Amino acid sequence: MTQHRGKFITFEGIDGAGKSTHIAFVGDYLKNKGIKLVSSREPGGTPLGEKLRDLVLHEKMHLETEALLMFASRREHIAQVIEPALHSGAWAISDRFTDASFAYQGGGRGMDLAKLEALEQWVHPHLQPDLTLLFDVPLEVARARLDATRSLDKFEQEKADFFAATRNEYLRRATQFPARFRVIDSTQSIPDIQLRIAGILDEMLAL
Ligand SMILES: Nc1ncnc2c1ncn2[C@@H]1O[C@H](COP(=O)(O)OP(=O)(O)OP(=O)(O)O)[C@@H](O)[C@H]1O
Ligand SMILES: Cc1cn([C@H]2C[C@H](O)[C@@H](COP(=O)(O)O)O2)c(=O)[nH]c1=O
Repeated sequence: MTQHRGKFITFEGIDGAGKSTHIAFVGDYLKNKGIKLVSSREPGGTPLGEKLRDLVLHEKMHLETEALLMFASRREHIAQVIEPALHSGAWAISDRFTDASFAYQGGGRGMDLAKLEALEQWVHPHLQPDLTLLFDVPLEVARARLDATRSLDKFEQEKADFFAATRNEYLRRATQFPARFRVIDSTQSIPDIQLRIAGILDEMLAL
């Protein structure tokens, strides 16, 4: 019996936009619909990827080194987690994927987008998310949500102009790939957002 390939869903947005809050909801929603799913994150998602995560979130480095490490973590994540899940018929959910590289390294750091496009084509030429949920908020809303007591990683310590550029690049990617992006106004209440997400998932399940 041919196994139907699973769906690949990614969650994106600036730090504090609300991604983690809704990943749990989406996981429960899909499991209640009988969908087998695998949930992971980037950078990370594998034991090697988690080691790279620690480096890239805390060590100062050249912006292209940072981008290459994000894609190195991604290559391992795709090979060890995402592709096997999809081939088994499970759905794969990732807290961030390549759109974050465009947003943070391209938008925030100002890296040449053509180089990021070349990395995207090299690392995953035949894989794109079926759905990308972009949680969009103004920086001040995201900042207010980040727990003031926890230590900030290298990215969270960046200033307003970095996140303005990061947010704008996310929104540019959404206009470039309208078929897979759903931009969610994450300033709404959690229940209202989850109502919207449920509608999006029901559309996908009906396909
Ligand atoms: N729509 C919302 N309204 C009010 N509070 C929210 C909303 N969404 C998330 N929060 C709260 O904001 C905080 C950050 O949310 P969350 O951890 O989901 O953000 P995140 O985008 O995953 O951040 P990071 O990328 O840094 O992990 C949490 O305390 C969460 O409860
Ligand atoms: C995948 C990816 C991530 N980042 C940045 C974005 C965040 O600030 C951190 C990840 O931490 P979080 O727990 O998801 O907030 O890494 C990046 O700059 N480039 C990427 O490709």
